Amino acid sequence: MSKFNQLYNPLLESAHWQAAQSMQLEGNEFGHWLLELDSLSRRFERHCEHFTVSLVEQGMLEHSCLVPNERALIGDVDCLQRKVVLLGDGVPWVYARTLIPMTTLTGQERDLAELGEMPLGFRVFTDRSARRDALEIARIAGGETGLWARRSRLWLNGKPLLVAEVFLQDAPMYKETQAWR
Ligand SMILES: C=C(O[C@@H]1C=C(C(=O)O)C=C[C@H]1O)C(=O)O
Repeated sequence: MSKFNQLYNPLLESAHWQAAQSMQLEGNEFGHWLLELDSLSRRFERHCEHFTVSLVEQGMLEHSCLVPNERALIGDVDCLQRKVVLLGDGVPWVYARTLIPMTTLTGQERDLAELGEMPLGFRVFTDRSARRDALEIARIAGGETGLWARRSRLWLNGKPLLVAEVFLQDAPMYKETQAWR
């Protein structure tokens, strides 16, 4: 799975993020995936028999490594960086990179550092305080015609996390339409 990291992490880091509201995605065939405010993992579960997460890498990221727009969203803080691939029946569907500020990894949220291969969405969206905002979209290179990516901030007990996801070419969102072929 590290090949996904090598391929997509640089593309996510240099992505040109645009506010989702400015993109007229409602009613678009991809919009209902990109604008999902609830758990993507729960949604993927309904599209396969076995939904799994492969942990690619996890480690500390110093605040000096954050780019300005990341700092604006989660603060100028050291973070735990978690990179995973989400798979439906063994097929890679999403590459995701999550920044969890150390200031979020406190109290009840300390367990976020110990998720391993448990989907982050299962943990976050079972909490009644969970919400998602600052949804942004980008098109990045990949597949035959480019791939969709999105970034959003999750809040858990008033504490933020930043999740960036690339929808890989075999993700169900592209199967429902032939629009990009
Ligand atoms: C945020 C969610 O969790 C998903 C699971 C992730 C993980 O386990 O690291 C990362 C990003 C998401 O695609 C979600 O389900 O919406």
